Amino acid sequence: MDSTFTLVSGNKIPVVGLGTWQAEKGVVGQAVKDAIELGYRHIDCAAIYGNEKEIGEAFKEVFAGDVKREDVFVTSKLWNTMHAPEKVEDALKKTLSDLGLEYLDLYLIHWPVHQNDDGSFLPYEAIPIGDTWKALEACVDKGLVRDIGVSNFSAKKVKQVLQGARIKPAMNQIERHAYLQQPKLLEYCLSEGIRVTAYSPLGSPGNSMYDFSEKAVIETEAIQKLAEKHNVTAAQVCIRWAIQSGTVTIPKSTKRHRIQENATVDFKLSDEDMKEIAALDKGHRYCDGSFWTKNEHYTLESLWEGTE
Ligand SMILES: NC(=O)C1=CN([C@@H]2O[C@H](COP(=O)(O)OP(=O)(O)OC[C@H]3O[C@@H](n4cnc5c(N)ncnc54)[C@H](OP(=O)(O)O)[C@@H]3O)[C@@H](O)[C@H]2O)C=CC1
Ligand SMILES: CCCCCC/C=C/C=O
Repeated sequence: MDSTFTLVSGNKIPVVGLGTWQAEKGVVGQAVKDAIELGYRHIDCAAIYGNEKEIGEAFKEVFAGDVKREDVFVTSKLWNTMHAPEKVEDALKKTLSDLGLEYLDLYLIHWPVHQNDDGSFLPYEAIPIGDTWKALEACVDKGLVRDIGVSNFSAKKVKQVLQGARIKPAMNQIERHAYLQQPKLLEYCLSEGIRVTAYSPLGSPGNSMYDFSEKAVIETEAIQKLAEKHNVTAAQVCIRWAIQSGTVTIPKSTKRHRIQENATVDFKLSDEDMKEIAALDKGHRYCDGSFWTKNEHYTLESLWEGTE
């Protein structure tokens, strides 16, 4: 499981990483240790997940052994309340302290949404995104992070970042699975040399925040049939599809057997298989951002700007 994509900086990112959102305290540390023991070399974190301290303790144990810090690609994310340029370095340093690291491999603006400390919202225009970006560039200059990027950004919002950027965004981390394939956004990012990470690659099954009245992605008949055909699991089909369509992907599990399963994707989907999965796209977002729109500053339309 050593395959990587190259970022615009020339740094390499392993194509499969371990997701840690909703990986609970008390189990997340073991999950990270299991993942690294099983060959993962990429861990996806975020300050808002509330579990970076426990992940940091796991890193401390792991890096005292044969696996070294530089062997593992670590991502984290800047939360909505920390976008003011003067707050960015402090937010990154807090994450570094919690994770017990001297640098991150990748730091992403988690959402194109600004919030105050009390949770109230500021309009997107209130903090020019270019100013947040300059503060992130300064963190690269100081050696606190190797690559910087964005998450949940539309093509229009990525373009705004690119306009004033001295350091190009290396990544746009977006929701992407069979039900939400975002071909235009993917093509746009790749055309600019920006890599895409597919989050919720399994369609986040069982997530209590979402409505699963329709079949979850991994329960879809077409995916199940492909799994049978290749003698793998539905999850492995989803992860293989993500990689074969040119994205990095970060399935989350805290169960050792699934962590192993999700990284065992050394088979090939045929062109016909890829077409069958392409036909499942229905533009369905699970992480639809509706939690950002119960105020006067953000709407779903202003957040996602169509499919762009
Ligand atoms: N940038 C952003 O805004 C966002 C980023 N993310 C990132 O992406 C990661 C992955 O996305 P997430 O939403 O967690 O969803 P995933 O699509 O990775 O699904 C995770 C769910 O699938 C279960 N699961 C894992 N492996 C298998 C398997 N092999 N078979 C059956 N079920 C399985 C997990 O349960 P169990 O743990 O019990 O195995 C969990 O309930 C997050 O953890 C986070 O790191 C996610 C959302 C938003
Ligand atoms: C207060 C938690 C809100 C989570 C927002 C959505 C982010 C999901 C994962 O990155």
